[in-house]
Amino acid sequence: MMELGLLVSAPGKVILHGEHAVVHGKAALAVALGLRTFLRLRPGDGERLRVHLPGVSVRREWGLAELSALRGRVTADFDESKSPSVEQLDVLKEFAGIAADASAPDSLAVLAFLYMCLAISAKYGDVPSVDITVWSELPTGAGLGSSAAYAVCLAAALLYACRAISCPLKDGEATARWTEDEMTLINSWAFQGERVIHGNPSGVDNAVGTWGGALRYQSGKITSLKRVPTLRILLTNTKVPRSTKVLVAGVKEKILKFPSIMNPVLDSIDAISQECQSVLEAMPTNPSPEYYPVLEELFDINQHHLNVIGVGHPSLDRLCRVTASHGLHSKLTGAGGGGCGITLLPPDATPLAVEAAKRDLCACGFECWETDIGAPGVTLHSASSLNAEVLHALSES
Ligand SMILES: Nc1ncnc2c1ncn2[C@@H]1O[C@H](COP(=O)(O)OP(=O)(O)O)[C@@H](O)[C@H]1O
Ligand SMILES: C[C@@](O)(CCOP(=O)(O)O)CC(=O)O
Ligand SMILES: [Mg+2]
Repeated sequence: MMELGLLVSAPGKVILHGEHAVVHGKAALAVALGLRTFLRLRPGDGERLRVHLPGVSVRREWGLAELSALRGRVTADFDESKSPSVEQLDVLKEFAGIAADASAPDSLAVLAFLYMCLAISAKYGDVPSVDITVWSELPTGAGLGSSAAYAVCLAAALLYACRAISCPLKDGEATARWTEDEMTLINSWAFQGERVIHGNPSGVDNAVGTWGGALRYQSGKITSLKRVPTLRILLTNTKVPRSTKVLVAGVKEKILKFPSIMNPVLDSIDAISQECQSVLEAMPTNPSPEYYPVLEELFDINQHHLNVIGVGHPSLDRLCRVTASHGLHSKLTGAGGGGCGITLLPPDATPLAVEAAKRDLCACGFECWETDIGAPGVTLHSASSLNAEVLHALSES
């Protein structure tokens, strides 16, 4: 049994450009958000594993003996470089009482948890007796990478519980990060969790959740963007629910149906990411307004492309119209189909215009807030470094 508990967090993300195209091998530019998912791991009673996920109303527990028996069935032909197979997920669904076609948040969360727990323990050690609570500041299913932040926290905690990674937090320290090698391992297991939740993820979200900051991601290659200027971004949640898995599958269908029409659109999105990266790299840390018109035009063009590939939504059209009426430019972020949009706030946008835009967005029933970008990736915390709200949410059992 483990002696120590663990408090870990991972950030959500905003995709500036390249969502969906990145699933098909194109580049994406993404930044970590100042909104995080937190996980608390505590030693269990020695016989059971308990999981509490208040964000998706899940409270489940299983005996270690039944999990060990299940592990043999799921991991028999297990290959960590491949997607979890339909057969493996069917066994887990039957075990957890989840319907074959279930796509509800609680079902996907439990399935990802079980898969990661069994696969990680099959590779590194016994199924541990632990109590796990996960709580998030991120809205779930809104395009801000809550699934990846969840998977990154789970990967870190389960790898630690199976003694595959260390606990670098020393007595008296507020926070600590893992080594590059340990983070690479966390990222690769978080990707498996994303595969359970998304079906066919690109890996960009778990990369941002693990490494944090700002990065370019293409076909598994992660390039950290070191000189990204301090961009001000307004985030707006239309609150229209949607599922990344369904939207990603819809885009694939459209590409298969109209390849000669859709592939050039994906190429164009790729070129937008490239252009945006060049502009960002040319901008000084505190840029003057002259750079912004290009970034704004790129937002507009990409938003049209995302509509063409079928991931727009009337609520997002409305968001773009409202901000445009105040001279501001927006696009959806993440999977689209509802969820969140981002609006660029150039330095010459007057506080009056920004406040008026926020007021009009709220009048549509949307929620909006400004937030920091470029936050750190997966992090270990001491209890005293967490604020009271987070501690309270994690300690409710
Ligand atoms: N805090 C959380 N606790 C448990 N599961 C979560 C949590 N956050 C996200 N998830 C899982 O991730 C899914 C949402 O993922 P997705 O559709 O990709 O949207 P997004 O990643 O944009 O928030 C939820 O349905 C749920 O299964
Ligand atoms: C649409 C996509 O590019 C991003 C999805 O982000 P989110 O789950 O909506 O936060 C999918 C992916 O990259 O795996
Ligand atoms: Mg997601």
